Amino acid sequence: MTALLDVDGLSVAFGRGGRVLDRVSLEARSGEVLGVIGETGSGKTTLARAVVGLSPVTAGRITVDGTELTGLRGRALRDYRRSGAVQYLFQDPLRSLDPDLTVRDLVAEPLAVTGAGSREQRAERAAAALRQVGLDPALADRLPGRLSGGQRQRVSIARAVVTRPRLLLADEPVSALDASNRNHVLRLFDRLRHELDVAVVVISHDLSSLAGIADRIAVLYRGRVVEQGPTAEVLSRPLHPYTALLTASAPRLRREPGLPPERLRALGPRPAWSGAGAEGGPGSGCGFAGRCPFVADACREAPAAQRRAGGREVACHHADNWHDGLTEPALTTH
Ligand SMILES: Nc1ncnc2c1ncn2[C@@H]1O[C@H](COP(=O)(O)OP(=O)(O)OP(=O)(O)O)[C@@H](O)[C@H]1O
Repeated sequence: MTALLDVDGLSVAFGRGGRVLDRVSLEARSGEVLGVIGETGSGKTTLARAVVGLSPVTAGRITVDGTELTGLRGRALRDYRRSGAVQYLFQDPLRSLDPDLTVRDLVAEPLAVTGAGSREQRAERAAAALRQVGLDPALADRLPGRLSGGQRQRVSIARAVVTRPRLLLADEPVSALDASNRNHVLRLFDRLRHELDVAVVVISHDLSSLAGIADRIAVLYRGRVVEQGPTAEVLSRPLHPYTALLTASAPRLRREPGLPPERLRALGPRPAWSGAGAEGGPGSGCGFAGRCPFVADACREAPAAQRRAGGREVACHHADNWHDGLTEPALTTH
């Protein structure tokens, strides 16, 4: 099946700050939730912003539903943005909602921008979107300041789905919510991707949040995708040592018996290798080289290219054999 979102060899650089994303490739299909996991500064938000045309792309292609966004300019780009085919849910739902607009106007606003329908028709579609995210349309006259955190996040989601998008990007959608609201919002994404046949990209630094809803996971480390594949496989049989470290640090996850947590925790944290890029950027070698017990000269010289390995992708020079090293007693002393 063709991917709805196809990111191919994407690089992003901010002025003199250097590269933040380095040849990132990933894809998401209709009706699928792709989880993008990575620690602070790994480039998750930059990636999402690149898809909506807000990051300075220096190389690569972004294609959504057959339209190459990186090739759009001027009016074509403006029209595409206004169509609402791609919606981006900002990290902070309180700050991203205009405090002076009612819930009705907030949710109808993306339709007003495209000039879709009459005011009444837009209000009707806004009410339908509110119901779709599990909110009572009676809340439509409220201002966002009078809503709970969970309700505000749902209003943001209603605002995103009202344009019937093909792709929904959600940046840390649950990190500001308590456990109960977190589960509700994650279940909501799960329902919406079926109901709307939309591709959903959920960005998070928390593997446990993603584990329950993502069909596939892409692991970002210092601006590069180090691993990508079906969630259950990535979590139970990580192909990259960094993914193994992540799974070891998320105690609620299931993992294969051969990867005992105490061994995996021995993989980090360690001081960053001095050859890596400034401020956590991609650098010239593998970004994980400074923390990896399996590091070899090849890792310091150049990062491994993303390569396919049985329905999965990995970028590690030692993907095929680092598991063997876990049985060496020396590793447990790090
Ligand atoms: N507008 C910008 N100008 C310069 N550097 C930027 C800009 N935006 C992001 N960066 C840098 O890009 C890197 C990646 O940032 P990004 O926000 O994408 O990471 P992230 O994985 O989303 O982190 P977090 O989880 O903290 O949001 C950081 O080093 C950041 O300082």
